[in-house]
Amino acid sequence: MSETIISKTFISFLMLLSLNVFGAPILNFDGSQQDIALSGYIDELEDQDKAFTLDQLTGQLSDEFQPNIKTTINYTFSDSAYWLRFSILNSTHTKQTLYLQNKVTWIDSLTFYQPNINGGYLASKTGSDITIEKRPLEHRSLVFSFDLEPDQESTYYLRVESVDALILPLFLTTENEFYKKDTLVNYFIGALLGVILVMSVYNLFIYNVIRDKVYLWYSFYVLFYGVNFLITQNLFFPSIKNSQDGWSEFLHLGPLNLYFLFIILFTGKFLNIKAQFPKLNYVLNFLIVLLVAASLSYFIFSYRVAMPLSANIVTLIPFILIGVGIYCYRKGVALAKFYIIAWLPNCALFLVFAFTFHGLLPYNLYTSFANDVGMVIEAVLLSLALAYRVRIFQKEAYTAQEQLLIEQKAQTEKLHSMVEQRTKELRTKNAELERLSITDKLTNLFNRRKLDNVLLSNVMHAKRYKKPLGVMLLDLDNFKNINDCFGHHEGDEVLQKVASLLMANCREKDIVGRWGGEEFLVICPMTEKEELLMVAERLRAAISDYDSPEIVSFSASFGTACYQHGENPELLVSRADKALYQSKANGKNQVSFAN
Ligand SMILES: Nc1nc2c(ncn2[C@@H]2O[C@H](COP(=O)(O)OP(=O)(O)OP(=O)(O)O)[C@@H](O)[C@H]2O)c(=O)[nH]1
Repeated sequence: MSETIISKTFISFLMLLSLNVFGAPILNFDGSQQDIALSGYIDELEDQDKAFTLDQLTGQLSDEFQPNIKTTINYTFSDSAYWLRFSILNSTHTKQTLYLQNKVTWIDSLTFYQPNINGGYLASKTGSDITIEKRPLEHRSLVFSFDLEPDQESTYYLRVESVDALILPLFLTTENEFYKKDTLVNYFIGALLGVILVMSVYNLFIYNVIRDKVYLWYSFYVLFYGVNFLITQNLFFPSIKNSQDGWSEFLHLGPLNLYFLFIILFTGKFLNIKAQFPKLNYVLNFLIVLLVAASLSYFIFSYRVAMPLSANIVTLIPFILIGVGIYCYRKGVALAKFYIIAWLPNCALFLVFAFTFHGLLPYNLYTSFANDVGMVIEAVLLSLALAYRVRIFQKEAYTAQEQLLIEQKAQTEKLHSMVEQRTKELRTKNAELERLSITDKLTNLFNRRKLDNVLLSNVMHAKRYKKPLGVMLLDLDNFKNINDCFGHHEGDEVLQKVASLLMANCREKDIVGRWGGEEFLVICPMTEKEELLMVAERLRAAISDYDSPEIVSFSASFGTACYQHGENPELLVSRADKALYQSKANGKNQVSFAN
């Protein structure tokens, strides 16, 4: 029992010891592997003062190396240089050309030491500090190539340092595999850039046509993502870090700052935050100020201060923006749902990307580009959300238009009924005016003006159709005396009474009017002499027989005439007047006929 414990303790001790003494295992290249992650075969040593020489490392410092235990080597932001050591055995029987590649392209400086035939080491250098033409292999990524003789085992050293995050996904590939993967990556980058470019230009066109700033901010945010992508892939200003001025330093992460700045502006417009939630708008404005400050910090502070500041701010923003989306959604903004959905894959894939660089997920084409794929998915989803936004606006505009039409219709109907009412009133007033213009105020009979017209039309009718027409002119007898004895008012009442007696006793077809003063004219269409005299006599009798205790008795004299062919109304009336004169002369209260 105790023997077992002792032997187990001893084995554990040996294992612990072996970590330091023997270091990482030797990579046995047997020709079957195509793309080998080097992290499991690496010993590492931090060089805090950046002072170690290769001689020291192969000599006295050799035992200081510790085996790396992470899946992806990641020293994040560090002022130290790091030395990596690995050994490879070529167990094939042919000479092998291998490619050592760091798949992150932003590392400032990588120096690769490979043994030469003299027992010394040959150094070659690459890094984002070095222009592509001056690199050992003219390639946008950081790569070295070296040969391995059959059955040869060699130990290699790699010195790395960078002001940017020191993330080292180191891979060893065969020449074939390197170019195969490279082509695949190029297609992938091309596809991503294609989508970004199309989205940006398309939305710029839309902005140009409809002038809604949401499309402009969308176009810019996608564009700046594209610029950032080009920079991180070393495809845009590959030698940018050669100069140390604020502008070139700004270009490292500045486009990402601008990407977020425009996505915040986009968010504000898309969710209509300024108009609906003024307080939330302060949050967005605060984020914009932060981003502008982060961008300006490249010109004020050192890169080592400005860079992590930018990096931390841009890491936080997606989560804040999702919070903004959730807030708007809970407040009933319909579009917020699409906004959140668009952000979710981006955030999820950002986590995949972050886990990969912290060695929690394997580094491969998919995990390394997860962040970029997330951004592109988000851009596509937000573009769809923009289309949906148009639909919502259309719906709103349609509803508003319908409402407007209903209101317009109600207004028109109201106006219509008002006009109708006014027209009716006007018609009544006109009719009243018309009536007044042809009516004698005192007796309510036709006045002289109307009588002239009616007489003319009757004379014309009689003339044209050779029909009989009679007229009678009557004048109250001794009316002056009534006025004088009983007063003008009594006289008026007599005139009114005579008018009503005439109306009551004439025939329906006869027309009665006041000719003037105490004179009345009665026009009798289709009436021959006998009938005319009969009607006149009836009227005369009705007047003179009238007996009322309130009103004094009175009588009237009548002059009648029948239309003679060709005469005018004036002549006809003047003949009746002569007959009237005759009645007066003969003692009044009688009817005379003008022959
Ligand atoms: N009350 C009243 N009197 C009127 C009106 N128009 C005319 N007169 C009066 O009628 C009278 C007519 O008088 P005259 O022409 O002398 O005739 P008369 O007194 O009837 O005598 P004869 O015609 O000969 O019977 C005048 O006194 C007028 O002032 C009226 O509208 N109202």
